[in-house]
Formats: sequence, C-alpha cells, structure tokens
Amino acid sequence: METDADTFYRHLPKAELHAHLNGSVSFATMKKLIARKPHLNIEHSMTAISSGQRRTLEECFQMFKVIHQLVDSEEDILMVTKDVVREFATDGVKYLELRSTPREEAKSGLSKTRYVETIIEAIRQSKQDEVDIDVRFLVSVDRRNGPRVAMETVKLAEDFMLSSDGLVLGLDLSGDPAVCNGKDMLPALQRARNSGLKLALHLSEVPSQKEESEILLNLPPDRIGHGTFLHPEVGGSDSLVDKVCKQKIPIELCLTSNVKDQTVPSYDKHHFQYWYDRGHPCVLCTDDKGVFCTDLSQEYQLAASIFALGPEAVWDLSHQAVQCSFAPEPLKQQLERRWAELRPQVLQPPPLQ
Ligand SMILES: CNc1ncnc2c1ncn2[C@@H]1O[C@H](COP(=O)(O)O)[C@@H](O)[C@H]1O
Ligand SMILES: [Zn+2]
Repeated sequence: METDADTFYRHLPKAELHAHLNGSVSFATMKKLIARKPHLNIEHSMTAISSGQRRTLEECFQMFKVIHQLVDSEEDILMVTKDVVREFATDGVKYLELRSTPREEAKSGLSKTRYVETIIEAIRQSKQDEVDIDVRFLVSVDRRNGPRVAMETVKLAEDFMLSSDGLVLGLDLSGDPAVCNGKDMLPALQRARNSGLKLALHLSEVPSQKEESEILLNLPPDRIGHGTFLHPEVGGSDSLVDKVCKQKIPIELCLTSNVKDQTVPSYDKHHFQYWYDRGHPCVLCTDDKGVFCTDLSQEYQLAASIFALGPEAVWDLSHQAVQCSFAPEPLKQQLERRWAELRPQVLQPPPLQ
C-alpha cells in the first residue's frame, strides 16, 4: 500500500544522472528476456540483489556479465531501453541521463555503432510515445577494455555527439575499479574533453584509487561517480577533497548501490553526510536500479529518513540535480520551469478536512 510519504517522493520531480542501462533492467523486463532465451538457464536471482542481501563488487560485475548474455541483440536493446525509460518516467523522473557501454555481439551481428544507434532510436520512440521524460545519453568506457578501446569509444561518442541532435552529451568512465589504471585512460579522456564531451567519471569507488583520482581530478571531470573513498576519514586525503571542493565538482551518490555492493558498511555511514554537510553539490542516483532493486523515489526517501532531511531540503536536492545535469541551457531552463510549476503541488500540505 502506498503511504503519503511514498506519494510525496514519487510526485517529487527528479533528475537521474547516474544510471547504467544494463544495470537498470527491472524484474518485469528480465522475465521477458529470460523467456526469450530459456536455453541460458538464467534465473532472476543471478541478476539482482534483493532486499537485505549484499554482494561483493566482484560479484556485481559477474551479474553484469549474466545480464549482457540476456541483452545481446538489437531487439533486446530496443526493448530494454524503452522499458527502462518508461519505468523512470513512472517513478517521477523528468530528466534522465542514461549511460551504456557500446558492445559488439558477433552472434547477433551487432556492432558498437548499431548498439548506440539502437539506444538513440529507443529514446526517440519514447519521445514519440509521449513518455513524460527528457532523456539524454552518455557513452560508457569500460576500463576493463583498456586505453585502446577507450580511445575508439571516445571517437564513437564524438561522432554521435555531432549526429544525434544533441542526445549524446558525454562520456562515462566505469567498469571494475580493480582492473586497469585509470591513468592510462588520460589521453582518451583528454581528447573527449577537448571535443566537448562532458565527463562523468567513477572515482575512488574502492580505497586503492588514491593516486588515480589525484590525476583524473586534474582533467577535471564534470561530475564524479561515487567518490566513496575521497575524504580523509576513509583513507582519502585533504588534497583530493580540496580539488573536488575548489572546482565544485558535483558528486553522484548512490546509497543502496554502495551498501549492497559493500563499499559502504551501512546507510548511516554513507559519505552523503560528509559532502552534504559541506554544502557540496550532491546528486542522489540509482546506479543500477535493476541489480540493486531500488528506484530513485526510494533513494530520496532513504536519504531523507537517514539524514533527517525535511521536505524543503529534499526538494532542494532534486532541484540541484537539474543544475548538475549536462543538459544544455535551454533544456535546463525548461526543466527549471517544470520544477517551479510542480513545486506548490508537491510541497503544499493538503488542506485540513
Ligand atoms: C556497482 N558499481 C559500478 N561501478 C563501476 N561500473 C559499473 C557499476 N555498475 C555498473 N557499471 C558498469 O555498467 C555496466 C553495465 O551497464 P551497460 O552494459 O554499460 O549498460 C557494467 O558492465 C559496468 O561496466
Ligand atoms: Zn555507476
């Protein structure tokens, strides 16, 4: 049963800035995918971490491999993208920056170019179907594939930035942080930056990335994913915090993801508190709503209850997310107007009976 609090969070207009396509596949879509490929013998428990369960980060990356087996054709990608976009819209997300790693699938004849084209097609179809959400796309670089593939991906992203009517806005660096030194990605990331792609980089998701984060922060990135181990209290450093604060680089914070993959010991120990208390721009995100069994309304609700945020503070957080987005100025202004229109409806208490 939906409570008044649930309704408030669902009606709160939200901007989702950190969502990996294949990590965002819902239970309902997963069922359709599993039915399409029964021979793979995949069960839902192999692709999602249900409530109360935890996994290691390594186990999470195994889950993505299983999901990738299920999503390996143009038809799958089109369906998955349309479903994910619709689900975010139903959750009250008005602006979504979706990210995904272009993949080649020899079996189904899928090329990386076709991969991205299919996602763009799904975004366009969602718009035509009048799904109430603006969607933009970030091309992901999986660090596992090393610097050469990273450079190829940047070139692909550049082409799409120029040919997608503004749907492709930037580049994401993600993938298993235990693999490959991000330092080696520097030439590709520099090139991306110089060509006008916005950079959203997963930084310090695990403790061993201090040196890498120092280097990548000099780029600088336009946003940081997680940043779990940047601050000195968890083994980071003042110098890292200084760089982030001086350049006011917004941080994408994914509470449930970090708790379920055990990079953060519990919700109340989440580094949201550290950055929020400093007045630093913080953006609540889901990361992988399918794998971590969450949605953005739930993430706002969790943050509010754990860190004692009132409705105005929650509103300010969702509003700030718009400002931290990579949306071009006219779209940002359009979203600002949307937020302003919805504010009285969402924040005003219901009249007394
Ligand atoms: C949990 N924390 C995380 N840290 C780093 N990278 C992550 C991630 N969650 C997801 N990804 C990245 O997103 C891919 C799946 O979506 P796409 O196939 O690209 O749509 C994963 O393979 C990984 O590269
Ligand atoms: Zn992520």
